[in-house]
Amino acid sequence: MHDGSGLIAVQNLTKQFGPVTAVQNLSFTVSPGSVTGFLGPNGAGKTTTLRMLLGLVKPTGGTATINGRPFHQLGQPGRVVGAVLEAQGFHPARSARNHLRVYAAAIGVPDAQADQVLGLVGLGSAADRKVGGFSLGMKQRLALATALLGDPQVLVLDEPANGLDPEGIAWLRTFLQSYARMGRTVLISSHLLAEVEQTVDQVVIISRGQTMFYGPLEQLRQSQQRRVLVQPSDLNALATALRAEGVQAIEQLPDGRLAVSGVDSKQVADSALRAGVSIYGIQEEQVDLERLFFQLTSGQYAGYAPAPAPFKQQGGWA
Ligand SMILES: Nc1ncnc2c1ncn2[C@@H]1O[C@H](COP(=O)(O)OP(=O)(O)OP(=O)(O)O)[C@@H](O)[C@H]1O
Repeated sequence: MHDGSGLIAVQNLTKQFGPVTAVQNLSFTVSPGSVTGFLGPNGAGKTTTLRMLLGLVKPTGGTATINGRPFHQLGQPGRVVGAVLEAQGFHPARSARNHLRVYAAAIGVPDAQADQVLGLVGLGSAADRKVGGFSLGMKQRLALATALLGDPQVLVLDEPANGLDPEGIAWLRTFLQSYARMGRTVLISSHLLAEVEQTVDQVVIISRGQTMFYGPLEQLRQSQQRRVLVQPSDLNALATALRAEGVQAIEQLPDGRLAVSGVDSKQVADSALRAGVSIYGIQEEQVDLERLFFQLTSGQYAGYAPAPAPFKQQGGWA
């Protein structure tokens, strides 16, 4: 059933478990055609949010909808949304094919679809093997196959890379990206940005049940102020020259270099030249998304990248 918008909309979603606020006023949307990463550290509220989206937990407040409807109002949910949550119950004595056939019957799709999805996830040759003997990675693939049975428009996966080896992760990345390119909606959760960085186009980053960043990954990268790391012959002279030119965000690194924010390496090199300072090494720092993610989710910062630490005058620095 692909007649809906494929849009996931979470609005002011809140879940209270007794004294614990698992999710607090969370809002974001996930559009079809791209892979969105739902990110946050352990305990941030990701699984609870996904469970509310999938109708498994009742929100204390707010709404979570797919195609504009809460899960329980979707006509044939198995054909609209396929989901893999962390805990998977597989009957160990059942073969992969039979496991899928049971689910196929439950959502009203033909048995042949079981072999179709086994092929899609690379388990075609293991179709008759008992699931009890599957590796964690194989179980992840089987869980994904189960989610794909109804050829759903929306795919929701909780920590799908868990247990996959590097080859499996690369395969999953390609699979999810091509699934999204077919116009489907793909939402995957992870507690590691680095794990999904190459897979996702958009990110929703949450911490303590609240949204910390929501938008294209590229925008997150650009929000990080880049720094120029420079090893001059005379730290004081270069710092003085830069400050005289209005550059204030200068920091001395423990390794003896200067880190200069808000300028490019050419500007720093030109300043050094004018001040008669030699440069022994200069580089523009790569955006460290993992560090940014940590800052966003550690609860200390309430928005984008924090401003760099101000240059501290030391010793005889002017
Ligand atoms: N059924 C429940 N009863 C009580 N507290 C719960 C329940 N489910 C979740 N919580 C609490 O809600 C908070 C959010 O948990 P949740 O599992 O949603 O986080 P998560 O981001 O998925 O974490 P992880 O990455 O570890 O899976 C945690 O403090 C958790 O202990």
